[in-house]
Amino acid sequence: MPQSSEIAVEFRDVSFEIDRRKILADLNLSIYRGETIVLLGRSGSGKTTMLKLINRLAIPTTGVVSIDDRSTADWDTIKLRRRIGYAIQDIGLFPHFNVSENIGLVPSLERWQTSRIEARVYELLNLVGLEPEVFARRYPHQLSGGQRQRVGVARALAADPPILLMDEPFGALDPITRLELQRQFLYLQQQLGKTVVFVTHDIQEAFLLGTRIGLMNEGNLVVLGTKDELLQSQHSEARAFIACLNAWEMGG
Ligand SMILES: Nc1ncnc2c1ncn2[C@@H]1O[C@H](COP(=O)(O)OP(=O)(O)OP(=O)(O)O)[C@@H](O)[C@H]1O
Repeated sequence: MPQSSEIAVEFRDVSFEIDRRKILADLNLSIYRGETIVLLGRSGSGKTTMLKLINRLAIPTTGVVSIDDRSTADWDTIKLRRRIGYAIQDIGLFPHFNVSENIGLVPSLERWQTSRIEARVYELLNLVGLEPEVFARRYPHQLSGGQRQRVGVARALAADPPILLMDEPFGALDPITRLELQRQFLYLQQQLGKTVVFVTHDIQEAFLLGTRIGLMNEGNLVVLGTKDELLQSQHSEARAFIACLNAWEMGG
């Protein structure tokens, strides 16, 4: 599905401080409906904090973050979170819930009928490439890391939220499984057309998945653009990431 010109998420003059220490500064960013924006940056550059500002796990110190034109400060937290799926690395699947119960959690909180939840769980397991008959009744400890991450993505999608936040969802996987999940993500995104904010520190992943890439450096958004625009950027942090790419290609 192509992205639209409608803004789904907007950061306007946003800063965020903890104990008077600036974590994010002067952020301005419009995220359009249906696009996958990848936040790329070193560890500690502020990527996860940006996600937290979107689903109101944090409130800006100054400025406004809006979802569908309404400030997160004015949203009912529960309603807001139901519009936003959240998939994170080592996602906290509930260990005493089986796969089906984990995926069906939000639909059951929303009081969907049991038969509808079951149908949705089966649909989602197929969508993320896990055979329902094999996996629905397993518990998280009976899955591999990659399978758990697929369940995490299915759970984030369960109630069909229009916005999806993904924090290193394919981190800590072997490169083959990782590529498989990345390809599946691209395929899914073509079908579903969600607004996705995807966090990574892997420039290859950013290039593969992002409609646009936002490069974070020490709490600042220093470059925002397509892969080609990032490749042409002269910002020192962009050059540092691109040098890694070149080093890998050249074999060190
Ligand atoms: N609760 C907190 N208290 C104090 N400092 C915090 C807190 N949460 C985050 N920070 C600091 O804010 C900065 C940004 O953290 P954030 O988790 O957003 O970075 P990140 O880019 O997602 O890093 P990573 O890739 O390692 O997950 C870091 O310097 C971090 O130490």
